[in-house]
Amino acid sequence: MTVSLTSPDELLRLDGVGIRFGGLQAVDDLSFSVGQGQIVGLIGPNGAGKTTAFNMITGVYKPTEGRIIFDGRDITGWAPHRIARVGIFRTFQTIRLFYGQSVLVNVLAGLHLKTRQQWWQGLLRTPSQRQEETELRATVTELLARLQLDHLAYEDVASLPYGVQRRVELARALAARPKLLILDEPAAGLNDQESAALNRTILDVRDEGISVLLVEHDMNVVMNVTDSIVCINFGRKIAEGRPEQIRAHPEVIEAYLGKDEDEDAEQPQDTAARGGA
Ligand SMILES: Nc1ncnc2c1ncn2[C@@H]1O[C@H](COP(=O)(O)OP(=O)(O)OP(=O)(O)O)[C@@H](O)[C@H]1O
Repeated sequence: MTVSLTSPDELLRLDGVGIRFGGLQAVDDLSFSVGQGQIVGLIGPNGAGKTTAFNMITGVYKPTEGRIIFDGRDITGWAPHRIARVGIFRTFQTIRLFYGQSVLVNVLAGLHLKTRQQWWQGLLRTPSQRQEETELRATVTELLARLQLDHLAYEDVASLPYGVQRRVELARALAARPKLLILDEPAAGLNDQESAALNRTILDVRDEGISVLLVEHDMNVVMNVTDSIVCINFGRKIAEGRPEQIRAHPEVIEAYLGKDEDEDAEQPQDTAARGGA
């Protein structure tokens, strides 16, 4: 009998996770979890350790302490491709697309991990391969339409505005049908309209049953879409709770604004996380 390491409603759990780079403890004793179909925000000032935490979850860095449990399995220290295969996909702080290639090719790239075929099936074009191709084409067509990219399918991604490139990245991650989608500053560089559209897409994704973990400096996104928020500072968790609790949390306010809270009491709503200003 296999014993699951997460409770039924838990998809991801970090247990006392830490990493040290030389003399710097970039993440320290970090514990939190992401439930099935939940949207969790990870926030904190610049250099707090958010991207490093993502890099440990996705296998780019191996934690020096603690355990990462995903979907009942201990994935601590697994290689990135193996972690992707069990259902964790991410987007990056800076866009990483195949420039010189079309939107379609970029989105299709997200699918390759999901194909179950063996090389010899490619030679024979078996019924199962044809069936799988049909399913994949339907998935891509539906995704392009959902993210309003269908009319741009054959455009070179390099020629598209920044906000559209962000949508292509999201479509590529969704094409892999993740169980957990990790978004690293998805609203960076988006205008208000694009950012509102992104909010809706994130909520849609959750409604499909995909869990989302996001790092975001745009507090409108963080406060409006997340079910819960974890705030870290100097690599350590300082607060965890619902958005309204985090917004009013003294340590969070102090981490972002410094000790002089009277200066701008409204700031946590919109600008608190922009560079820890
Ligand atoms: N590979 C590395 N080697 C050494 N130090 C690193 C490495 N990666 C991150 N760090 C350090 O770890 C700390 C946390 O960095 P990280 O990028 O995770 O912060 P962040 O919260 O994502 O910041 P930002 O909001 O600016 O993206 C920083 O002090 C950073 O310089």
